Amino acid sequence: MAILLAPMEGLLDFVLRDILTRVGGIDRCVSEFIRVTNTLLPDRAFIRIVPELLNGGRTFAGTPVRAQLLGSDPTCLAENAAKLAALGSDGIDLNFGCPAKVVNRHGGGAALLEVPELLTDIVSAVRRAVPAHMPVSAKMRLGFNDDSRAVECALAIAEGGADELVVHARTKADAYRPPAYWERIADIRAAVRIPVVANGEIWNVQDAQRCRALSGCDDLMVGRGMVTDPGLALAIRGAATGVQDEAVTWQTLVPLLHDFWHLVCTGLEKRQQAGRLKQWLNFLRRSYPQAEVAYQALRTVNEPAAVEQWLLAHLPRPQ
Ligand SMILES: Cc1cc2nc3c(=O)[nH]c(=O)nc-3n(C[C@H](O)[C@H](O)[C@H](O)COP(=O)(O)O)c2cc1C
Repeated sequence: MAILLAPMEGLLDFVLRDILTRVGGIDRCVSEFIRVTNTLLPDRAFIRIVPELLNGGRTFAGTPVRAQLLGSDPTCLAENAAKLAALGSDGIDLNFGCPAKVVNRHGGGAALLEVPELLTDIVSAVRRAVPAHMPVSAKMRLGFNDDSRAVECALAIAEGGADELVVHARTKADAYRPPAYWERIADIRAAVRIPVVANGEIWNVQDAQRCRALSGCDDLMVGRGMVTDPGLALAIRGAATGVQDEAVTWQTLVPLLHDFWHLVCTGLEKRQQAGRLKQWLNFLRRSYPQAEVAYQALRTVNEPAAVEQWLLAHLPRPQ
């Protein structure tokens, strides 16, 4: 079983990838999307979103990071993919699921699920542009307005030469509303010969088990569940193998919260810093009551120095 960390623009960036992969249990990350319109992006545009490229395409814990491209023009995507490949990405992932209006209006993300021929063209152009050993994967939703073309889209992606397909088991119209339709992933698995990874609404070990049973997939991609419970990948793996690691307690997380804060303060602009800590605490408070206390205390604090002071006073780093 492989467990992938989901791409999440504005939430799961290089900072949180670094921290979550230190906890363990994650086999690979996919970066937030890098939007390609009609230019060949400069190196710095790739490195800004995937600074792991400067570390051999891995987080500091050693977990590979595959960069994700979003766009609708096969030639332009292929040229940018070639550049990313040369920069040392663990592979190229293609976004066929983004529901954002501005992206869809330009024919990108989930809008491509209305044009399966274009999916094939994009994947095959990217496949041809990068070295044969470099994996090219795709991430799709079940459809745009409905899921009637889900299998057709998956077949189109496989026909283009994708090595792996992640399926977020919802349509664009479903947005992020539960449930995720894991059983529809089984239809896709039955139709394509490439590995299929199941994604959507995996919040705990039981969800992971049900998702694997209903989709038939061995491999899972987890997003918000990992941000909420950083020990989730280890717990899923433990339940599947019968070898349980120790639970990730709040005491284990405290030093990681300090590391997170340090990375945020060194890597992000001042105006983003407090917000980023609060954003993570807002997820963590669903799993840890101590995170709720921290979240409530910091909710209205925006000055990084005041955040720092609170952390040192109330959540001292264990010796
Ligand atoms: C804030 C946010 C940002 C996201 N950004 C991306 C993205 O850049 N690329 C992508 O393919 N999916 C993106 N997604 C979708 C997630 O990768 C994932 O498919 C979705 O959250 C369902 O998985 P989960 O229930 O485990 O979170 C995003 C989701 C959220 C909530």
